[in-house]
Amino acid sequence: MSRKKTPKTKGASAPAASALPAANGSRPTRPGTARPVPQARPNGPPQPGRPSLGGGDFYDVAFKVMLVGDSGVGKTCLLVRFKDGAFLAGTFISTVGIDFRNKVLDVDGMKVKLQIWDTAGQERFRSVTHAYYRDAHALLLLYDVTNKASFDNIQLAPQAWLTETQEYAQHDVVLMLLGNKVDSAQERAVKREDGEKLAKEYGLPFMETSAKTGLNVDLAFTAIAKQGKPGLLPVPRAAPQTIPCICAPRTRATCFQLTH
Ligand SMILES: Nc1nc2c(ncn2[C@@H]2O[C@H](COP(=O)(O)OP(=O)(O)OP(=O)(O)O)[C@@H](O)[C@H]2O)c(=O)[nH]1
Ligand SMILES: [Mg+2]
Repeated sequence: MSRKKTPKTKGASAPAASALPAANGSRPTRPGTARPVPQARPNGPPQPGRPSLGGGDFYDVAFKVMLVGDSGVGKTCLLVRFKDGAFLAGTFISTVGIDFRNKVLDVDGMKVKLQIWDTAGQERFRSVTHAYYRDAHALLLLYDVTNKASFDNIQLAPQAWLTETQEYAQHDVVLMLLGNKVDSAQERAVKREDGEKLAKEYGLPFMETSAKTGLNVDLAFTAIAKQGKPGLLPVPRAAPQTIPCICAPRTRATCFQLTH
């Protein structure tokens, strides 16, 4: 993926719109194209001729997920961990603008293509990011458990991430709150209970993750894929009243789903 990452410099200006991937995932045309209707397939076995990512990666339905949160909370690292199973150690270089990566998951027998948009958390790129919210089916709101300000900015700052979501995203967008860098126990500045409390207040699923160790990363993206709109995924015969938690028992302590 041609991730646009340049060393964090004061004056880096937002990239020209034409240099950014378009909201429908083609590169690079103008952002903000009309939100494509998710390629949902009629329930039942996928038909031949499923769309493909190229390279034989067929899928039945596509789901756009956006990672948002302050600069440095670990959005890019979370995406690289999920996509490549690797951790970007070493110097921190900020994302410039926005980019995306695709990964196909098997969810209850259905191939779900997650198109994951990695946004730049720095203030100066906010206007670029706003253009992409309305195309997102799901938003992962990230904070860094070692950075209290990044947690406060989820709901308190004038341009809080939750405010931006309400202002720019679809009203039915799927949201999840993630507290990242949980491996850095020594530097923890935000208690898990505080994350749980905030999640409960807004009725959001919540997990603590680590892009470094991989804790809960696949789980978070799989949970998002499962929470996709009922029309996107086959509705189980006896549709549960609430979405059952998919956490493995060992991680239930760190997953604040509304139901377990
Ligand atoms: N210990 C630890 N460090 C992490 C983790 N995730 C990210 N980091 C480090 O935190 C720094 C920032 O990570 P990024 O993923 O680049 O942050 P970002 O949210 O993409 O930042 P912007 O692109 O500026 O919005 C890097 O130095 C990473 O190595 C994690 O789970 N644990
Ligand atoms: Mg980044």
